[in-house]
Amino acid sequence: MAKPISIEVWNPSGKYRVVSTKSMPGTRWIRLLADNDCRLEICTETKTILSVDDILALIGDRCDGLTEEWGEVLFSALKRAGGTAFSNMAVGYNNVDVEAANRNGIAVGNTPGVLTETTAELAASLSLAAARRIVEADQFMRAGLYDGWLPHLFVGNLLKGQTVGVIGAGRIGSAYARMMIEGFKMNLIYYDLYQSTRLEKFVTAYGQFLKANGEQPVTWKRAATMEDVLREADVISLHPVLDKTTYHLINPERLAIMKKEAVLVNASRGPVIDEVALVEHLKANPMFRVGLDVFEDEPYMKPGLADMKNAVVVPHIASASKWTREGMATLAALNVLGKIKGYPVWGNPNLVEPFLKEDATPPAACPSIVNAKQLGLPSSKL
Ligand SMILES: NC(=O)c1ccc[n+]([C@@H]2O[C@H](COP(=O)([O-])OP(=O)(O)OC[C@H]3O[C@@H](n4cnc5c(N)ncnc54)[C@H](O)[C@@H]3O)[C@@H](O)[C@H]2O)c1
Ligand SMILES: O=C(O)[C@H](O)CO
Repeated sequence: MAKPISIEVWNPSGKYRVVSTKSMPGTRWIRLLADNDCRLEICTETKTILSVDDILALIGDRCDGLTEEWGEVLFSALKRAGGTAFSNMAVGYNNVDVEAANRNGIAVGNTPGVLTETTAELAASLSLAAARRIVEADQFMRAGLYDGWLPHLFVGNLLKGQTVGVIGAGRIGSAYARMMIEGFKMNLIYYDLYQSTRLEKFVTAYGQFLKANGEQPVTWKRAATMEDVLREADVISLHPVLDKTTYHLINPERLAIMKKEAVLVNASRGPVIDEVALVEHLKANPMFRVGLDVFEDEPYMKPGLADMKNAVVVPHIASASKWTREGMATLAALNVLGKIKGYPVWGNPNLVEPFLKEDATPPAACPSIVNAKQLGLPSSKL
């Protein structure tokens, strides 16, 4: 067992012991827990990733709820310590073995909705940065290499009138699509297991508006296969969940059918792309560009990626706006608090605004519990 690790304690006499494995942004989440009879222990270790032993030490022999890769060992330790609640500070929960949580009767919270626009904005930023070669040009400028305007200097791709391809048109994929369509008047082709009627209606309406103003209307198409998107689109952004169906969804065969000058963006999960194959593709196709927020072996990049000028890479910052991160912390804390208090689960995890109003008391509900059905938790009528 690892030695006890450093913690900061809030409301030491609180009845329920809640542990946060990381310090989270803002103070509202701390207040909400402390004002509701929770003794909150926040891990203040400076290392980014805690080991299983570290987390076991944090759980100790009594813990009511916890906010981090979670599987059988940790969920059974949390259960032995009397805990019933866990929350990810993330919408994606591929790091959590939900079946292990079910076996141990632990509710698993996540933080949807609050990060949709922020994440889509970063995907849009990566699309622009890659299409217009912004990072390469910035490095060139700083290196003192600019000695005057040239017709061929950092020529990239125009987005207007081109086709944006979205794979996974859920909350974030749809928000990204709307930004690219409305912002750059791109046409849409998307692939998802489900039809995105709202997105289709938006593009139709925006197309009619453009037409009425004498402009070329934008269009949409729901692709029958992912390959159709990869063949047709000029910019492709990946927004599916990571599961068995999306692991290495972008592989050598699929890279080969994409346009030679396409832009590929990934702000979903690293393993959705076969990163070794991507590095080979970038080497062979210098006009093909990528914007990556996530990596297959995060925090590491596959060999060669860091040397590729046609890759823009950022360290998993897609949801990193102050408002969003504070909101994620609040939702994570309220998931745990709600379960401890026996509150029902909020009816619509896509509509979480009522939990985010700074000066208002949040609804008496858990904002989003992914295994609510499996655990038979009641649903809120609010
Ligand atoms: N980089 C970041 O910081 C960051 C931030 C937020 C979310 N994410 C990732 O983005 C993902 C999407 O988040 P969301 O809130 O939009 O989720 P969501 O559930 O609203 O959307 C995911 C979409 O993917 C679709 N999908 C599932 N399997 C598919 C497949 N095989 N092919 C095509 N589409 C498929 C689903 O039908 C759904 O519409 C999260 O799971 C998370 O992993 C990353
Ligand atoms: O899934 C998520 O929410 C992210 O990866 C963290 O923003």
